[in-house]
Amino acid sequence: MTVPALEEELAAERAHLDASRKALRRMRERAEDLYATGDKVAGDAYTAETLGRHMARRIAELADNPDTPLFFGRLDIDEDQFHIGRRHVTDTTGEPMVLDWRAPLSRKFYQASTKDPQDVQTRRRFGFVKGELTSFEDEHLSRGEQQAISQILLEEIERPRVGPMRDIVATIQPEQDELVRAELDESICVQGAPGTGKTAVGLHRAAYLLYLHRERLRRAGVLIVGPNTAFLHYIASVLPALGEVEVRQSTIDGLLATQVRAVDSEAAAAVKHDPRMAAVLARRLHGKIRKPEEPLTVSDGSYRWRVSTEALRRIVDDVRREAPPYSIGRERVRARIVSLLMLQSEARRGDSPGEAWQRRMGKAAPVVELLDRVWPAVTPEQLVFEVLSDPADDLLSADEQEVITWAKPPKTAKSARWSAADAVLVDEAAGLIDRVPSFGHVVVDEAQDLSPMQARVIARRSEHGSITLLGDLAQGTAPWAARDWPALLAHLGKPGARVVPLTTGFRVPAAVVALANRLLPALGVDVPEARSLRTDGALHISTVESLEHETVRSVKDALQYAGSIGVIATDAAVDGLAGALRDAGVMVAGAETDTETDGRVTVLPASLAKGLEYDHVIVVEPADIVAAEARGLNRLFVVLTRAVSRLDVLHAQPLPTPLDGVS
Ligand SMILES: Nc1ncnc2c1ncn2[C@@H]1O[C@H](COP(=O)(O)OP(=O)(O)OP(=O)(O)O)[C@@H](O)[C@H]1O
Repeated sequence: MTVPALEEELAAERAHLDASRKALRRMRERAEDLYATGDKVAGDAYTAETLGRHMARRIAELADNPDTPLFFGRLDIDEDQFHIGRRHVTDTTGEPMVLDWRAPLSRKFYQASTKDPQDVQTRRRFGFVKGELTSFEDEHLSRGEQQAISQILLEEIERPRVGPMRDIVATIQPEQDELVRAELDESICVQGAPGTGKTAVGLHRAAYLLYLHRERLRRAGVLIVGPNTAFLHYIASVLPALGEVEVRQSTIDGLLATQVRAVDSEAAAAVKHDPRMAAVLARRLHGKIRKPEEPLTVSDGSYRWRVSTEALRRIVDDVRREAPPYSIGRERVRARIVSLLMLQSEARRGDSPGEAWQRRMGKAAPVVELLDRVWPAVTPEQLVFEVLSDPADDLLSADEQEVITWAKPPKTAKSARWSAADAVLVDEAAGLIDRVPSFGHVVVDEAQDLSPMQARVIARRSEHGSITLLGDLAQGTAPWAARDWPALLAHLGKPGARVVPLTTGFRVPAAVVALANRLLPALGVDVPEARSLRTDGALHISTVESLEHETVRSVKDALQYAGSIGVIATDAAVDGLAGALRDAGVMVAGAETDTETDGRVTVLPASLAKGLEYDHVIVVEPADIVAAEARGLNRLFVVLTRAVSRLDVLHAQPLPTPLDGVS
């Protein structure tokens, strides 16, 4: 293309962008008008309320952020041009000006190639600087022209990171797109090396499924589970930027109803997170069900009804065999007893008693007393309290029983101080006692760290839905972290889920990936190595005398570049380093958050680094990070793979063995 032709083309695209923005504004204004007049057009208060909620959501979905371009690509198919963007935009006649990236036709933007052009003559990608359309690149697929790697993709992955995570709709890669667009009823497990886009894939899959199955998923809900709140803050704005404002994002602990006020020993936590505890709780609960030993007699005015012991036994046996949740079982027994009473009443009185009579019979003292004897009511807390007061069960060894027994037994379940692992047990008990509402789809990030019992927390919430499991076995740091996926998938209730590897890294530069990969053989898991798409980046490993002094110097150097800076050290070293950086004036005093954030510089404990990324990472004393916990080498693997552009490793002690000899 000649320069004037190029300028002309750019001007035309900018005009289309302006027109699309105006059209979006018009759509939003129309939605706002409808919102304002909703109660006048709606026939009744209920319709007004529903319409109001719908319109409020629609307005939020149509928000226009000037920094995120409305479209990022174009497909030329036959005589038509389709601009692909973050949401549908239509003109006043209803003609599309921008196609949502999730629409079926948009798929060609991600998948078409010279091998399989899918009718696409030209694929155009747009380059933007601060929301301004500044360039484009064309691939004439029908003429056999395709770039090995898009310059716009390279610029996007090398861009300095500031603030929270951003969406990747403009540059989703074909192997990622396959996962994003997997069917709603398919559960998948993505084993991806660091920075291969697992989190991005999970979030985009949620947005895609919501687009395709809007009504069904809005009713059932979509849940994203992340490892900690710092991570949830980091990813929080991705889905709203894609127009999806109604997705629940939570940690595992956030899903649980129990307030945590105690800490377990490592040994106790290990037993409580073991899947045998599910069986222990179930046995204890079902052990409460007893055989009726005597007949039931109920007075009803001048009548007395009687149900024989055999009939009562049959009812209890039948319900037990049907295996409903425990509290539903109790109600079923009650209902069947009332039915028998009703038959007698009908036979004697010749007419059928009404609902009030049935309710009265169901609450009659002899019926309640019988139920309390043969199928006693119990709360989840009470059940766990009983097991931890006396964990006798041949599924657990004597030592295991001892280690989970209350050290100081509380008087009642109500006064118990529960630990995080107890909260999981209470949730398990709640799932045995009653039904748990299931989400339509659940995305679980950093899934390698789920214990079997935590996996069951998710399983209960996705029983009637599907899951996207994202993780990397090499990054498992919890004591119970998974060594392979099939076992965890079984605990999640999705044993047949497909396990798909992702190996192309978009975050970490090749030199840093090579360093981290040296740890892989020592981690005891079988995972494919990452290969980085990035040849840029810098790695410096320095032996130093004063860690604090060198950290300050390193941060000062890093501040000369654009982007975020993460200083990562053992949890115990964080306060000292943050103090030194404040004294040196490179971090302003008074930052209140637990990650000691101030502007571009964050000092964070190794235990919170998972899932996050910084342009410049300074890792302080790897030997201490390794020594701090049982899976210290895995933790170091996580920490080393947080860098987008530059990694400094500062050490006073020798480097851990797998890194021997690097400099
Ligand atoms: N197709 C893509 N285009 C542009 N950027 C991408 C693409 N895929 C991933 N990225 C970027 O690469 C970085 C890493 O992605 P992400 O955090 O999703 O990886 P991850 O596999 O979850 O990593 P980790 O296992 O380390 O948590 C992010 O900045 C993300 O935006």
